[in-house]
Amino acid sequence: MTRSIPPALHFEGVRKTYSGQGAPALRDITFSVPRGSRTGIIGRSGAGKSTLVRLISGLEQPDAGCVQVQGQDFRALTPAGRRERQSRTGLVFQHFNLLAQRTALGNVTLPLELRGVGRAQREERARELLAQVGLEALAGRYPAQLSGGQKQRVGIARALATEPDLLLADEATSALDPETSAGILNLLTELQRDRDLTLVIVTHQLEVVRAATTHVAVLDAGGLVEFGETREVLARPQHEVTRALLDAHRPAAPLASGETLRRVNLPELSPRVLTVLAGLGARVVQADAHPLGVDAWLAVPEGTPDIPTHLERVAHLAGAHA
Ligand SMILES: Nc1ncnc2c1ncn2[C@@H]1O[C@H](COP(=O)(O)OP(=O)(O)OP(=O)(O)O)[C@@H](O)[C@H]1O
Repeated sequence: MTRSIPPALHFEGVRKTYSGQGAPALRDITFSVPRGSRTGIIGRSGAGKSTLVRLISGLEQPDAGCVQVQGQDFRALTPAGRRERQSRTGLVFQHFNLLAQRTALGNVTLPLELRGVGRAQREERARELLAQVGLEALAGRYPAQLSGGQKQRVGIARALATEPDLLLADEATSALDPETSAGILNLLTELQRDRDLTLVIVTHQLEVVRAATTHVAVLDAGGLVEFGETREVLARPQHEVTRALLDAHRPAAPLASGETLRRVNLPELSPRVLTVLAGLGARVVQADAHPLGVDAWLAVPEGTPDIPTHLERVAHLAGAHA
């Protein structure tokens, strides 16, 4: 008999209303976050993103429906089981939440100290983690002596200390400048791949979703309005809220008749890619490079096929004829 592996997160008919509030913060939320994915949760202010995070981390329970994390419902766990589950969910925060009176090393050893790991062992482990986030030389510095990006790297190392299977980054790059933010997203992506984690990135920034996620859930006014593969959702948004989030970044470019603007994420803008685009009659209107590729706005003639799929096909054919 085969047992299917549960998704990393499963929400089934979830509703949550805070006491004293008329409208629910979340209502009728049903979706699953695939194991090993990098899933973005996006929505405007007040959409319910933080409430979703509180449910995933077990800080709140739903009023109706259920939330399963790695197949487990918090309500069915013993207190010890709950603590174990919580320690396997690594949290990365917007404002880093580092202890000012502890060094970088001391901040990373803290979760291990709380678990009763001996001093030598926890320091060895913390040094390894700091090396993985590129901070081995700064282990003795205090948070006040670190830049925002370095503080967030310490926050990430700390989140990894208890060997989580789920990493929850809540607006982890919102307080950082674009370049530092790209470095942190790159690091999170690498860690997710290397450690086979499930990464959940909560953000109000569409560019974060585009740069770093495989899947995206769009929340609005407490409801889930769209969920799917990032590439698909951004290429063909089904809901007006998603379209509005996309349009907020739309360049004001003059278009020829019969042309439309299309946003695509490309691995690169190499001469080969530009030749393929020219063959389709597509023009690059705006392009922003980031560590994981290039976000481009293209002016394309009506009826142009899905461009990333077309590029893959052309590359495949070129390979077949090489
Ligand atoms: N502790 C609370 N008590 C009462 N109402 C709350 C509480 N936390 C959130 N809310 C309400 O629940 C709704 C969803 O809030 P939530 O913080 O989850 O949204 P969000 O998408 O994270 O917003 P933001 O991007 O501004 O952080 C809002 O209407 C908010 O006012």
